[in-house]
Amino acid sequence: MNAQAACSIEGRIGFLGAGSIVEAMLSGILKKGLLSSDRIYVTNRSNSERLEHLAQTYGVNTTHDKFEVIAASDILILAMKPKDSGEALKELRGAVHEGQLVISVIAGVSTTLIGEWLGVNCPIIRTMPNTSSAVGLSATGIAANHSVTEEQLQLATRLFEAIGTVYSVAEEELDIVTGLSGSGPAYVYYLVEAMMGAGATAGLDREMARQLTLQTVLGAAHMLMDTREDPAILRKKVTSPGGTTQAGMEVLETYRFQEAVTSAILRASERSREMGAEYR
Ligand SMILES: NC(=O)C1=CN([C@@H]2O[C@H](COP(=O)(O)OP(=O)(O)OC[C@H]3O[C@@H](n4cnc5c(N)ncnc54)[C@H](O)[C@@H]3O)[C@@H](O)[C@H]2O)C=CC1
Ligand SMILES: O=C(O)[C@@H]1CCC=N1
Repeated sequence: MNAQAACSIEGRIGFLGAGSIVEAMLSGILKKGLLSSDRIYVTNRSNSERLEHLAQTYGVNTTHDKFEVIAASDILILAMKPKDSGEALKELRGAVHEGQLVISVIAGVSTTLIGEWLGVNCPIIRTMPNTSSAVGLSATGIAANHSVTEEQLQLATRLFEAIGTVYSVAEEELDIVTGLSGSGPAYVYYLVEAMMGAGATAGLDREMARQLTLQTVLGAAHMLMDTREDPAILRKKVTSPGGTTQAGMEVLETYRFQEAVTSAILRASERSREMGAEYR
């Protein structure tokens, strides 16, 4: 048996939703050879062009018939927006059976609510990946309801390991995961936008400013991962007394940078909880 076959998974997977997260997952799962594209089914609300694109690019089965996807699948991945999820899942009432494994990537919506909407007492796993899935570098939080077996949890973990690193958390913690690492890439991009803009404003060529910024962010992430040093220690090593970094840090402190980032993550986590309550 070759390595690829050894790590392949049994059964068929159906995706309800065909947006950016689903494309990132398809790309990762197929690259890893976890299962062949003919065992993957994808549907969305109404965008035929999008389904055509996924069929052409990944060779997956696509249809506008959600019930066909459900009937064909052993594992169902729920990937519509939180605001669409109640209506979408209530429509499917009675179609999902207890032997199927449901995996949600929907922000804020609990496994209890998903079970209530689907009207079935089936195993449900709630996850929170991020868009770095597209390059195999997602940080994904995962939590299971009481019906999920150890084997099913391992299966879901392997699916998400195809698109990054998986962290098992309590379901209540997934709202925090959402505010931190689900939304997190956007905060990093925002910082990068500012750094690139500043380099260009100060007189560098835009492309040069971009490359210097990206290499700096990549290098800092590698330093944190490889040395495992406390970020505050690494920061101190950059900061010579009376030097340039200290001057820059003093400005960030004037703008209460750490407080801003903390408040943003807490607010995003709170929004995840709010969405769960709002769409109930
Ligand atoms: N974009 C991100 O960074 C992340 C998104 N998520 C979650 O993933 C989910 C999808 O997000 P995106 O892919 O960004 O959204 P998107 O807007 O790109 O895709 C949503 C998909 O759901 C489909 N849809 C809507 N109603 C439907 C229905 N009744 N039946 C079947 N499909 C239906 C739409 O046609 C579309 O294909 C959301 O719940 C979001 O919270 C999770 C982690 C990260
Ligand atoms: O902004 C959102 O609601 C989704 C969840 C995490 C990232 N994007």
